[in-house]
Amino acid sequence: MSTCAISAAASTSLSFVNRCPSFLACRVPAPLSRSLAWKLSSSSPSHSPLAPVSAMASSGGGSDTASRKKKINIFDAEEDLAASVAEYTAELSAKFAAERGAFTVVLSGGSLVKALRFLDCLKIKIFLVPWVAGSWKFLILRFHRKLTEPPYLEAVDWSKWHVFWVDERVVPKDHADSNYKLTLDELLSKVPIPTEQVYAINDALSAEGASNDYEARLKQLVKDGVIEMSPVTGFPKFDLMLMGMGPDGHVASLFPGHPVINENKRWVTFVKDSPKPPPERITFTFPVINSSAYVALVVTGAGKATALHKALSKQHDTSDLLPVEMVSLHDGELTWFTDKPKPPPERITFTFPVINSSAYVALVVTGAGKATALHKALPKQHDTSDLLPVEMVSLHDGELTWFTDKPAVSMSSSI
Ligand SMILES: O=C1O[C@H](COP(=O)(O)O)[C@@H](O)[C@H](O)[C@H]1O
Repeated sequence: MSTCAISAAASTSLSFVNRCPSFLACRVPAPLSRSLAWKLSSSSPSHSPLAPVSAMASSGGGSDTASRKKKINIFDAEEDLAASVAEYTAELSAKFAAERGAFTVVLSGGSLVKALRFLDCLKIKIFLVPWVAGSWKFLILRFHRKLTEPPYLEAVDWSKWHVFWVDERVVPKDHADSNYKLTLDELLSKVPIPTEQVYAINDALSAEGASNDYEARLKQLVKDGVIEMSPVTGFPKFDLMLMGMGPDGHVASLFPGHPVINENKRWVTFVKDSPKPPPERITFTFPVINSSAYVALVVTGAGKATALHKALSKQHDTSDLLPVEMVSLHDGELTWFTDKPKPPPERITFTFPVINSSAYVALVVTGAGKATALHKALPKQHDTSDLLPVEMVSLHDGELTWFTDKPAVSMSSSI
């Protein structure tokens, strides 16, 4: 991949990738480049995700023996990012298929799946010179080949893939919210992965039942030798996890402030009060995520800039980690694929003494995404050691009125 600037932090390999390479410089993963040499006029592999452009070093935290590696690839163009993610996936597929005859891939839902559809960063420039409105124009056409299309469709050994979900919404498999359905529509229906190697949740069960069932199936696959175990952590070690991140910094269905982020015994757990709908989900736990051999965090879009900036900044306030900051592999390699992280906008704000001196305050709160905070804020008893900012709205001699759709009636309280 063409790299316009490279800098290495102490623990991190950082690449800025600002454009798709030209056809002749197109980056093809080594195993694929061999099989595709006759199809592509260049067989030149450029830097491989397994042999990064700059040295990787251990980062701090966790066990002393951990050799944590982190790489950050920053792209200008989303389609170049997508092509790179898919290429990285294809290369790891070839590596694990050759090394252990199986490739265990864990997917998240959301924007990640769309990124996966691209593989080959093949760009062809075509210059057209029609006479339009009195001036000569030219047009550049770009083609990005998809993971689901030739030549990669044939080059990837799909028969070795075993597909799992890092989280799943507890809805029927044909429901629009199902991560399985999204992946089926976008990817699985287009590639020849044996159906018995695609491990969807049992959608006939409750959230708790589905998480127990999924964990039991993982344990069986460990016994069968399909999934490896980490000798370091005692949790399963998946070959690759491809994960997205929500705007609030959540990964899988591990949401900020939710108690399941601290689960350290279970492999798979469940939530019934996800702040992002639908509320019932199952999710891999952090010990499983952090035991992976490779994890890719694929994060794009302005809505995620604040969480991305916090996650990528060198200073981490360990008392206030976002779930995405808790992705910290024991002996695996974490690679970020992101667009340019923008610093969070500066803001000015009234302080609580000013807010709480008001004569009247209306708090207008609607939408399922706010249900968890709302449930915490509305009861009469408050745990004063752990107040949300909204619970600190407490007028000295004014009147606070809530207008909310959950619970269904609006509530009014006078102080
Ligand atoms: O609800 C979920 O959200 C996250 C992030 O999704 P995105 O569309 O913002 O990328 C996703 O990773 C997770 O699998 C999904 O269940």
